[in-house]
Amino acid sequence: MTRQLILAINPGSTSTKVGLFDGADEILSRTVRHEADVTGLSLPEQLPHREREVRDLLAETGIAGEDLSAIVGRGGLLAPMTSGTYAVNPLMREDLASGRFGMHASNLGGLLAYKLGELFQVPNFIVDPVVVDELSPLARATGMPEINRRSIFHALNQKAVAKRFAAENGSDYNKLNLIIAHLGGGITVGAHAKGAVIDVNNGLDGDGPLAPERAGSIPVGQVVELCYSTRYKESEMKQKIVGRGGLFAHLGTFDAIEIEQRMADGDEQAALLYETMAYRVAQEIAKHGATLRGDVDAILLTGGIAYSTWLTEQISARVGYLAPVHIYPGEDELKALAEGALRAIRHEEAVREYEGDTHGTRI
Ligand SMILES: Nc1ncnc2c1ncn2[C@@H]1O[C@H](COP(=O)(O)OP(=O)(O)OP(=O)(O)O)[C@@H](O)[C@H]1O
Ligand SMILES: CCCC(=O)O
Repeated sequence: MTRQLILAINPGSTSTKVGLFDGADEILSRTVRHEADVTGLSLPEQLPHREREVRDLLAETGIAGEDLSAIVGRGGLLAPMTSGTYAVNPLMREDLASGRFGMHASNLGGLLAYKLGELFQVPNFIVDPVVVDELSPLARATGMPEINRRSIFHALNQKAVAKRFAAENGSDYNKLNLIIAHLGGGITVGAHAKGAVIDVNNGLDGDGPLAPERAGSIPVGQVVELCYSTRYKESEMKQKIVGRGGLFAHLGTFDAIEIEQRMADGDEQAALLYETMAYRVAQEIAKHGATLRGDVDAILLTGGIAYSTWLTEQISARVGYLAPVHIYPGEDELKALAEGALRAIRHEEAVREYEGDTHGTRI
């Protein structure tokens, strides 16, 4: 059988993870770290630098770009969309580049896939961007008519882990009810009902458990008072919610390994906050017991902090009554991207077309 070489690109704030796959088998995976002269630029300005660095890495492998079967990038902040593999079309490029729905390092994923795809004349895609939106109407409304809940979460990793769990258990993702908690710098907990994430906290909007770098849900009246207190600028308030909130705001670090060490050294504040995080994650999971009417096949814990036995035991002890808990530590987003591209080029799944803001999303 001829090789199907896939280049997968996952841009983060200070690095770009790049994977080369032969079918679903990884040939190479590398994190290209960018220097401050690149990360200090605006995200659109970073594009040519990151493109060059990815091309240099590909050149090192000796594989010609023209021999790739597809290039796939992690999708960014776009209009809400259903799960799947999307061709990078002009409207998507415009929304990613302009930041119309927000600027996030993953916006560069689709743009890099397109630039290299155009250069080498190969198909280019994004897969399950953070804006995958399958919320039920019940999950969308709030008590403030001006504000609807939006679905922004670790869709790529949650969907990949769900499919892996289904395959390992001889089942089909579309037949299972799962609650999946991605525990990383941000934390999102999704209720997956027979293949659709019908409810999930918005990881970028002060919603859900407190996380290493996110405040999570906080009493909103006090937030309004802070906003009008003149103590903080709008940008500072936003950073308190996403980026420099949560464990970081209290303890000055995002690093759960360091926090566990501090606990072991007798730091009571670190111990209280870390346990609070476990408690809030467990509550968020248990809430979805009601979302799924108690019919839960499994609870899956994933993301970097799922490597922590202490934390996963804390969570399991509180939610194990609901369903068996399985741990999938870390994330394999490059492989998930490559698999999404493969399903498309093998015609196992129809390639979707991005249509933009067809529902008048509030930005
Ligand atoms: N063995 C471990 N024990 C405890 N925590 C760990 C371990 N390994 C990694 N972590 C923690 O995982 C966190 C990072 O997780 P992850 O890599 O999923 O986050 P990210 O990619 O930065 O953000 P996100 O997952 O929100 O996109 C850090 O707080 C890190 O300390
Ligand atoms: C919610 C989207 C991913 C993240 O939390 O960074």
